[in-house]
Amino acid sequence: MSKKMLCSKCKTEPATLILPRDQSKVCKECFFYIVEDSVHRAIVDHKLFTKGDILAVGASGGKDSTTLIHILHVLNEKYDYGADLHMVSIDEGIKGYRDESLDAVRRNQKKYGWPLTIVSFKDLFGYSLDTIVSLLGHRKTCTHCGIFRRQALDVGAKKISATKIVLGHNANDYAETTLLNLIRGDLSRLKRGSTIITDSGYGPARIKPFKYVYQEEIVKYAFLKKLDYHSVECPYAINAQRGLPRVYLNQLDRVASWSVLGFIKSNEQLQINEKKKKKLIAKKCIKCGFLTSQKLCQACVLRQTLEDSFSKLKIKIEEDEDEDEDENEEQKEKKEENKKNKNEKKEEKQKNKNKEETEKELEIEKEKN
Ligand SMILES: Nc1ncnc2c1ncn2[C@@H]1O[C@H](COP(=O)(O)OP(=O)(O)OP(=O)(O)O)[C@@H](O)[C@H]1O
Repeated sequence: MSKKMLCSKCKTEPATLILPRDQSKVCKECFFYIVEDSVHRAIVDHKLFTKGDILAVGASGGKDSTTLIHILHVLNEKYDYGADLHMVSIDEGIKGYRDESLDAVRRNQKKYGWPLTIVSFKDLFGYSLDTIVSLLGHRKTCTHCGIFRRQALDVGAKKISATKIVLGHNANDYAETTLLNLIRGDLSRLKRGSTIITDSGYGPARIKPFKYVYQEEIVKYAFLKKLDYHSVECPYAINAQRGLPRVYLNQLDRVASWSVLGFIKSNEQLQINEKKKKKLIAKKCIKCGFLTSQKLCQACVLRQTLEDSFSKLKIKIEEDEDEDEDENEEQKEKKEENKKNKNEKKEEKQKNKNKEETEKELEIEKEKN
């Protein structure tokens, strides 16, 4: 960028950055203002929360939620929202990944002074994600993780009596979800995936103030503000189905930066035939009491699958051990027999030797006589 070019917003400072959403050239301070203002506008225009709301912000330690925490902290002071801000973290149990990102969460907890609640898969469901993968394989890891994480976030929110759960999904996530549901032909999910507030009646509503902020803007913001986040990708993310839509959107973004917002706006204007919508009636899960539209909630169904799988694995291990034991018995018997044969042969040899010696002695006696 040429040094003389001025910021397209303030027209006074030199432009040092390109704004991903429209490729305009802006200065650093205007860039911060634009990103923060997008979040503020989303909160105010969509009435995401009001004074007195207790907000459970999903803190993963990654760049999106860390930036979200920072911006909510700044805006809550600047506009006096009066929101009670908390961090809720879910420890899925991914060795070498989540433990490190939780360290980043703890450092941020100290920095911003918000209370932190951590809920772990192992404590809540009895299985860590690493164990789930070893029991059920890699194929549906993100789906399984999503089912447990959703419920774990509800449990964390309940612990602090939160009235809303705040998540760091950004504009690119929305566009990917739209594309994914279009590919799957899942119209009711397509529409549900476009809303900035999701309130299923199952626990507190989920709100997503980053809906109109580009992924690249969050990366730049976090970098320029030197935010402390964990930048390693989840080791199971390679199994996520959204990989292809993501690659496609990234390619599209290079030639048409407006396409991400384009997908979001198109989806917002879609009308779904109400008759085709499945009516979901909230009931209590017969096992855990969580609200669900089925007899059993998805987390309990998954837990049952894990228990079955675990029992099968235990039976197989026991069978293998029995086989090993049988093998050991056989080997022992063979050893005993060999030992017996050896001893018998030894005894036979000794007997023959004794016999020979006695005969020799007799012969000598005979000769003497
Ligand atoms: N382990 C977790 N604990 C608490 N909240 C989480 C956790 N994982 C995800 N979230 C919440 O869900 C949002 C979307 O998560 P997702 O994993 O889809 O995206 P992400 O781009 O990896 O997010 P991030 O950069 O914040 O980790 C996060 O921004 C965060 O608010």
